[in-house]
Amino acid sequence: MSKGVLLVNLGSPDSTDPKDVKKYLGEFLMDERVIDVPLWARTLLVKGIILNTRPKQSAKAYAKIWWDEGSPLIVLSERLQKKVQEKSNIPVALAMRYGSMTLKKGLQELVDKGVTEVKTLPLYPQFAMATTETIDVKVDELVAAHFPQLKITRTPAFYHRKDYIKVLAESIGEKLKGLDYDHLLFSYHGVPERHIRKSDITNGNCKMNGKCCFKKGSEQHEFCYRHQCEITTVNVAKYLGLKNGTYSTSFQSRLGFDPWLQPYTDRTIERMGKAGVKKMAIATPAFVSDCLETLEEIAMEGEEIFHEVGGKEFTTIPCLNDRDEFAQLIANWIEEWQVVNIDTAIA
Ligand SMILES: C=CC1=C(C)c2cc3[nH]c(cc4nc(cc5[nH]c(cc1n2)c(C)c5CCC(=O)O)C(CCC(=O)O)=C4C)c(C)c3C=C
Ligand SMILES: [Fe+2]
Ligand SMILES: [Fe+2]
Repeated sequence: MSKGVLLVNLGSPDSTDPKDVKKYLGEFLMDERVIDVPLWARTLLVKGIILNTRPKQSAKAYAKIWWDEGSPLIVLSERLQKKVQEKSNIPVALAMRYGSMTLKKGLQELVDKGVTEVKTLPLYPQFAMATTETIDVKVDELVAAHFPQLKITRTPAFYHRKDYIKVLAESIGEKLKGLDYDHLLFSYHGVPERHIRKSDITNGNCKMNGKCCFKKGSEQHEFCYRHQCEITTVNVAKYLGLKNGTYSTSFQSRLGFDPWLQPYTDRTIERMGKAGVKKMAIATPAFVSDCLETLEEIAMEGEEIFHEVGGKEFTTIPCLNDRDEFAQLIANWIEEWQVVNIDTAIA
C-alpha cells in the first residue's frame, strides 16, 4: 500500500463575480446535507428564491475580503497544504467540497503519484452533517465511480484531542497576551437545530437545551456538533485558565427562518455591548482557515454591531490558518497513521 493524505476544506467561488458566486452557492446549497429538505423543496428554495438574490449580496461581501491571490480560504488552505507537505514523507493533496478544486481532482492527483490508500482529513475540528459527513459521502461516491481500487481511511473529528487543543489554545493565548479585554466570545458556525436531531444516534436523547451536550460519556457526542463546539470552548478555557464568566460560546452565520443553534453571535455581541462590555475578543474555532465568515461577518459586521451599541475595542483572533504549529500537528497525525500501520503489519 502506498499512502497519501487529502486535506479537504469547504471551497469558495472562483471570483467575486456574482455569476461565479451563484455557481458556487448553487452547488453548495443544493447539497442535501446542507439544505436537508426533499429535492423538490430544496430546488424551489435554492433555485427559485436564494439564487435570485443572495449571489449579488454575497459577491459584495466576498469583494470586501478577497485577496490579490484569490479567496482567503483557498489561499490559506494551500499555504497549509504546502507546509504539511514539507513536513511529511508521503504525498499530501488539497481539495474542496464545493467549487473548482474538486475532490475528484484531489484524489486523481494522489492516484497519479502512485497512492493506493488515502487518508481524508476534513479541515473541520467538529463533526457536522453539513461538513464532514458530506465530504465522506462524496468521497465514497467518487471512489465507487472512478477509483474502485483506492482504499480510504477517515480522520475523526479532532476537537477533543489534547494536541489540537494545545495548538488552538496557544494561538488564542498569544493574541490575548497583554490584551485588556472584558469578554472572550467563542463563535462557531451554526447549523439548524434540525441537523443536530438528525445526527442524534440515540434517537431523541438530545433535548436541544444544551444540557445533554455536557452529559459525561453519551455516545451521542460523537455526532453532536453542539457538544463538540461547547467542549472545544471548555477545553481551551481550561488550558488558558480563563475565569468563569469571562468567556462564552455562540453560533453565527444562520440562513433562513428555522431555528439554528443558539445563542446567536450577532445578538450576543449586541447584548454584551448593551450590557456594558467595552472590550471584546472573538475566536472562531469551527474555522481552520479565515474566510468570509470570519473576515467579513465577524471582523467587519460584528465589530460594527459592537460599536453601534457602545462597545469600544473589538479584537478578532485569527484562525489557525497555516501556523507552523498547526502544520506540524497535522504532519504528526500523518506520521502516527503510518507508525500505527507499521506496527499492525509487524504484529
Ligand atoms: C464550520 C463549518 C461550517 C458549517 C457547519 C456550515 C454550515 C452551513 N453553512 C451554510 C450556508 C453558508 N455558509 C457559507 C459560507 C461558509 N460556511 C463555512 C463553513 C461551514 N458552514 C465557511 C468556511 C464558509 C466561508 C466560505 C468562503 O468562501 O470563505 C455561505 C456562503 C456565503 C454567504 O452567502 O453567506 C452560505 C450560504 C448552511 C446552510 C449550513 C448548514 C446547514
Ligand atoms: Fe456555512
Ligand atoms: Fe448534544
